[in-house]
Amino acid sequence: MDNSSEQFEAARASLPVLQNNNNKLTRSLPSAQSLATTVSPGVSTPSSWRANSWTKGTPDTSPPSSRSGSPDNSKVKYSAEDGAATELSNGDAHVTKATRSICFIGAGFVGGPTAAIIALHNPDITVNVVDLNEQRVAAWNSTYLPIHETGLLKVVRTARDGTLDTVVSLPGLAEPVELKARQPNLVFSTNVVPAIAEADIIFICVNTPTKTYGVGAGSMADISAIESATRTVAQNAKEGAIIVEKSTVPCGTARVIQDILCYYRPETSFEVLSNPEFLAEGTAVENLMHPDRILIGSAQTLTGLEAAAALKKVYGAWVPDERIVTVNTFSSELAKLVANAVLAQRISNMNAVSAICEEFGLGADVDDVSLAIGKDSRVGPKFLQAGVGFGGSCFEKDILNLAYLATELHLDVVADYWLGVLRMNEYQRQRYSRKIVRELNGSLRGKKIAVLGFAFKDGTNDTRNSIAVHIIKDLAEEMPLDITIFDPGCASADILDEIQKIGLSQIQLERIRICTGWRDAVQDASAVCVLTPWKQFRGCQVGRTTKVAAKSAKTFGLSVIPSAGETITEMDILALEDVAMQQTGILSEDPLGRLRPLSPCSKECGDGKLGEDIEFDEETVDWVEVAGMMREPRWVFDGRNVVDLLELKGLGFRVRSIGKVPVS
Ligand SMILES: NC(=O)c1ccc[n+]([C@@H]2O[C@H](COP(=O)([O-])OP(=O)(O)OC[C@H]3O[C@@H](n4cnc5c(N)ncnc54)[C@H](O)[C@@H]3O)[C@@H](O)[C@H]2O)c1
Ligand SMILES: O=c1ccn([C@@H]2O[C@H](COP(=O)(O)OP(=O)(O)O[C@H]3O[C@H](CO)[C@@H](O)[C@H](O)[C@H]3O)[C@@H](O)[C@H]2O)c(=O)[nH]1
Repeated sequence: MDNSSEQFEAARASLPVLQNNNNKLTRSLPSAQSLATTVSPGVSTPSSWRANSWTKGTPDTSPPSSRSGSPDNSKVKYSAEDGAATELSNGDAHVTKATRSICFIGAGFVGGPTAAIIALHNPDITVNVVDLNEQRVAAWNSTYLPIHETGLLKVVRTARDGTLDTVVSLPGLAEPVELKARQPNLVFSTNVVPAIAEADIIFICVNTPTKTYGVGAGSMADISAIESATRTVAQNAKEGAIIVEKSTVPCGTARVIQDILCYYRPETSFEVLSNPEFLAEGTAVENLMHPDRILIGSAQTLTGLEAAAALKKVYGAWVPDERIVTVNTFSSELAKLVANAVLAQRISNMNAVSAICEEFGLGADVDDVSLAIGKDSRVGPKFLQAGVGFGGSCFEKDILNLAYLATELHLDVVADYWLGVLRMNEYQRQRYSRKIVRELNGSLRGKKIAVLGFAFKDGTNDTRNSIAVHIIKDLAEEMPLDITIFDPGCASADILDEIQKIGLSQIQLERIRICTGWRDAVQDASAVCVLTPWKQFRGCQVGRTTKVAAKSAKTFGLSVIPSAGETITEMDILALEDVAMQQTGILSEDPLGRLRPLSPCSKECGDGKLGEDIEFDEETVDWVEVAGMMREPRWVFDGRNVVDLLELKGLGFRVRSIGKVPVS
C-alpha cells in the first residue's frame, strides 16, 4: 500500500461501520404554531443507518467505446442519434450494484458544495471529495471553508462531522422526538487514487478555463484538467463505475472521456454521463437544495439509461422527480453552454437599452423598461438588471466555448451572434470607464478614486474574472493619485492576486490600495465607483441580522413535517429547526443542538488566504458620512444601480447610474 493509500485508509477507518437499520422516527408532531422548544443534545441512542441501493438487473453488456487511436474499436459503434457508444457484443456481465461510494474530483466552487449536499441527503453513501490542492483540502477540513456560501458550513459540518444523538422535547408533543446520531459520510482529502478506486459514481468537477495558449487561445475551453482527471479515473476506477461530467465542457467531451477510458481499459465497461451544474455563486446552497432542474445526459442505450437512473436515484433523495430531466449526452452538454449564453444575453439586452436611455436624455429609465418587459410571463423578471456588465468565471468562458463550437462547424454567423453578447458586455464596461474620466474633466491625475465592490456579484468571495478588475485597469491607465478598493466579502490577498494579473506597471500598481473598511476607501476620494451590488452599499440602513438565522429561514424554509412513522430526512430536520427557531425566537445555526462542537482551528486550517476568516463585513455604508469625507463635487458612479438617487442628491452628490437620467 503506498503512502496515499495508507492515509486514505486511516481517514476511512475513522468513519463508522454502516448498519442497515433505517433511520426511522416514530413520533407525532403538532402544528408549527403550537410548538415551543426545549432540546437535549447528546442523549445517547444507538446510531442507525439507512441502506439505499440501486440494482442493475439486466446484463451489463456495454463494452467501452473507442475510436481511432484506441486499442480496440472493433466492438463499438456510435449511435447516430446521440453519438454515444452502444454495445455490439461481449454481453456476459450481469452486475448488481449498490451506490455506496461517490467520488468528487475537484473540491472547488462546484465540487465542494455539490458533494456536501449530495452527502447530506444520502447519509448511507460515503462521499469522498478529492483535490490536488492540499491547502484547499485543509480548508475544507477546517472551520473556515475555502469558499463562502450562505448555509454551507452547517451542511458540511452535518455531513463531514456527523451529528449527536438528540432528544427534542416540544410542548404539545405526545412524546419526545429522538433524532438519531448521524455518522460522518463526507470526506475531503488529497488521496485521489483510493477514492476513485472505491467509487461507484465518479464526478469530474475540475476547472475548464478558456485556453490561453496555442490553438484556440482566447476562445476554446482548456479541457486538460478533464483529460488528466480522466486518465487517473481510467487507471483506477473499478469496473462498472459511472463517470459523470459535472464540469462545464465543450459539446462532445463525453466522447473524449470515453476514448481515454477505452484506451486505458479496453476490456472494461464504463458509462459516461453529462450532469452539468447550474448553481450560481452566492446562492449555491439554495440552488442545490431547491434546483430548478437537474439535467442528466446519457447514452440512449440500456446501460446508458441504467446509469442515468442510478444517478437520478442519488438526486431523488431530495429533488422531486419532475425536476430531474433526462436527455441524451450531447444535448445535455450543449444545454449547459446555451443556458449561460441565454442568461448573459438577457443582461446584454438591457445593457444595450441602458445606453439608449442615457443618451436619449428625456428620462427613459432602464429599470422601468426592465420592470415593464419582465411582467410579460413569456419574458419573466430575472436577469434583466442593467449594470456595468456581467463578470464571473462562467458566462464569458461558456459563450466563447459555444461560439468556438459554431466556428468549428463553419457557422460563422451563429458564432458572431453569440459573440455579440460579449461585445456588448465589453462596450458597457468601457462606456462606464470613459464616463468617469469624462465627468472628471478628462483627467484623473491628482485625484483619488474609491472602488466599492470587487467581487463579480454580491454574496460571494470569488474574485475571478470580476468586472472591477478591468475597470481598475482602465482607471489606473489614467494615472490617478490613488485607487482604493473595498469589498465586504473578498479577501485582500485574492483581490491583489487578480490585480497583479492585469499587466499594470509597477508605478500603477503602487497607486492601488486595498482597504479593510469603506471609510478608509472613500476618505478624500473625488469619486466613488460602486461595482458590486452588495446590500451594504444601498444607502438605506440594512438591519444587522444574525447571518445563520437569516440563512435558515431563507434557505430552508418551513417544509412539511413528516407524519408519524415516516422516515425523517435532513429536509424534515431543517423544517423542525425552523419551527424551533420560530417558537423560541432564538436564531441559531444549531437550534436542536445536533451539531458536534467544532475543533479549534489549528495550522491545518491553512496558513494562507484559504484559511482566513472570510465572513462578510456587514456594516452598511453611511452615505451621510461619506458626503463629509469626500472631496467636492462628490461624484458617485453607480455601476449597479443600487444607491438611492434622491437620497444621494439630497446629500449633495453628483450621481451617474446605468441607464438613468444624471442626477445634478
Ligand atoms: N463556479 C461556478 O459557479 C460554476 C457553476 C457551474 C458550473 N461550473 C463549472 O464547474 C467546473 C469547476 O468549476 P469551479 O468553479 O468549481 O472550479 P475551481 O477552480 O473552483 O475548482 C476546480 C478544482 O479542481 C481541482 N483539480 C484540477 N485538476 C484536478 C485533478 N486532476 N485531480 C484533482 N483535482 C483537480 C483544482 O485544484 C480545483 O480545486 C468548471 O467547468 C466550471 O465551468 C462552475
Ligand atoms: O440581471 C442581472 C443578473 C446578473 N448580472 C451579473 O451577471 C454576472 C453573473 O451572475 P450570476 O449568473 O448570478 O452568477 P454566476 O455564479 O456567474 O452563475 C452563472 O454561471 C454559473 C456557472 O456556469 C451557472 O451555473 C449559473 O446558472 C449562472 O447563473 C454577475 O456579474 C452579475 O452581477 C447582471 O448584470 N444582471
